[in-house]
Amino acid sequence: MKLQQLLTHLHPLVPFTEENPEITSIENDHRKVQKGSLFVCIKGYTVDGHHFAESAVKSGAVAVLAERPLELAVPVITVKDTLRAIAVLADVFYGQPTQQLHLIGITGTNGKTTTSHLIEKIFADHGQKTGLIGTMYTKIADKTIETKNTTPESLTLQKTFRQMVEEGVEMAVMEVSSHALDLGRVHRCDYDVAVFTNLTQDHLDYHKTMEEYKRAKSLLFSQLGNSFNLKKPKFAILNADDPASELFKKSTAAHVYTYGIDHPADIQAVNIEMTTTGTGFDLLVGKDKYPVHLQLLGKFSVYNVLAAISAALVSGIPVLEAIASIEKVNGVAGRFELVKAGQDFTVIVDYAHTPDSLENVLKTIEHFAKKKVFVVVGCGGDRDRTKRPLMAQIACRYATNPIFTSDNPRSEDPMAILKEMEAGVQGEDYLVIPDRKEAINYAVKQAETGDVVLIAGKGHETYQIIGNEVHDFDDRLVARGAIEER
Ligand SMILES: CC(=O)N[C@H]1[C@@H](OP(=O)(O)OP(=O)(O)OC[C@H]2O[C@@H](n3ccc(=O)[nH]c3=O)[C@H](O)[C@@H]2O)O[C@H](CO)[C@@H](O)[C@@H]1O[C@H](C)C(=O)N[C@@H](C)C(=O)N[C@H](CCC(=O)O)C(=O)O
Ligand SMILES: Nc1ncnc2c1ncn2[C@@H]1O[C@H](COP(=O)(O)OP(=O)(O)OP(=O)(O)O)[C@@H](O)[C@H]1O
Repeated sequence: MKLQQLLTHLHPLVPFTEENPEITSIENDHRKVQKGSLFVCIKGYTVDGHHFAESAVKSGAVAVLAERPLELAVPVITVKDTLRAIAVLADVFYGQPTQQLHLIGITGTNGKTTTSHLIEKIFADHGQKTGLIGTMYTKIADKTIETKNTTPESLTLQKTFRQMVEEGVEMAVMEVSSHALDLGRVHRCDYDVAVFTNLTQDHLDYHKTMEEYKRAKSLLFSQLGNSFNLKKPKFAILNADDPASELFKKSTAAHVYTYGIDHPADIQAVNIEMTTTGTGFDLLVGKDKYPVHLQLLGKFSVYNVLAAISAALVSGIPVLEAIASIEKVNGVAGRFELVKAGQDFTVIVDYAHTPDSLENVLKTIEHFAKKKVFVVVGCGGDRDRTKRPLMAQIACRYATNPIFTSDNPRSEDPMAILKEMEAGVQGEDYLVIPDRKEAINYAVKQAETGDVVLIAGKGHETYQIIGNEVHDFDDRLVARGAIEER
């Protein structure tokens, strides 16, 4: 594609350069530049991509997009915001792939991964070739690829959508993080359905206030205040029980479809009954009532299921088909995952790393726990510090034996993180075991018949980040080892 052809899509229009080279790829990482690349300089959180422009030209870049004039041997096009511009260029360069997919985006503090897997399952059972982008991995038809971010930056994202189209994928479901919405990673994504799960405290290290966090989430539904034409979804699926839905409803031009438990909605779960092996409820769709038997536990799982069924219904999938698919799901990796090694107590590994998710999981456990509840929990370093005392409070409120430990301390001193957790629970009974493996071993060794051990925070993750180093660590394997050693 010619440079000028690409640039016509930017708004406001940038003046053309005299040269009009053929662009063979767009790159924002100078290490990936090849002959014919357009190099886009992005001011990151760690480094300023403008510093790599000269190296990019040496590696073969034939044009550079920047936020300031640069003295280079190739045309330099300047725009106000390269991060947003690259999203537009990526969409155009890869042939606007999202217009060729039935695209479902999910945002919310908790439940994105679970809901996206449920949706993917419904569409796959319906006979469609599916794609998925999220925290655990990216899936393009039968291929899975590791991911670094929940929502990748726009260049990777649009390239992934292109690959999906080429592989014959018809429906793609993706998690849309608030960071992605704020940083324009999903600009130009043409969503058919936008889903909201819930909004509770998280990521305040980035968004600073809950209002800002909510505003970022609202962009998926409203696109207000965006100069780079994020497309409007056709359907907005909103949680009638979450107060944040009011704002999204007011600001969206999409057709609103609601789900709920405590408030009337387009689809509603009533008569919920939980056992130790599953959850039953009646699904009200208008005047019709359908019995549903989930293998998943907890009220929060019912919300995820309602969100997934809503997305299926507005996409034209019959309700009985959607229910049949969901009833077959016996879990999502690292989400309320049971570790079974012949023991007579329950061990659960769960990704709960926000106050709300920890509370939901512990409330669910409270429902069936007959005796002691151990919770092994920590808080990540270099992330929202305000969560720390809250997580500790919730652990002490619902568990008989809370154990505070490390969870990806990153550049922070693990003991300092633990002190901030402890500040929230003065006078309460808890243990501090900074080494995560020791903490898990301790809980498993102490557990007796009928007790529950919840290992919270890391779920499916298979690493622990300490300083700059990534160490292999899998809560599920450590727990299994500890059980077998008893
Ligand atoms: C704050 C943030 O979002 N950072 C993202 C950002 O990194 P950055 O700003 O540090 O980038 P940088 O290293 O300064 O580089 C700036 C530019 O220079 C270029 N560069 C850099 C080095 C070099 O040698 N050559 C070069 O050309 C880079 O390619 C880039 O274009 O761009 C990277 C590449 O796309 C992202 O992976 C990275 O996400 C980091 C890993 C991250 O932790 N992000 C979190 C905050 C995040 O986005 N989380 C959400 C939600 C997760 C959840 O819900 O739990 C997510 O969607 O993942
Ligand atoms: N609807 C929900 N409401 C509250 N908590 C939930 C909900 N769904 C799942 N959880 C809890 O939150 C944890 C994370 O769930 P999930 O991975 O589906 O959310 P997520 O939004 O993808 O999280 P992240 O953005 O951090 O990747 C689960 O392990 C569970 O403890």
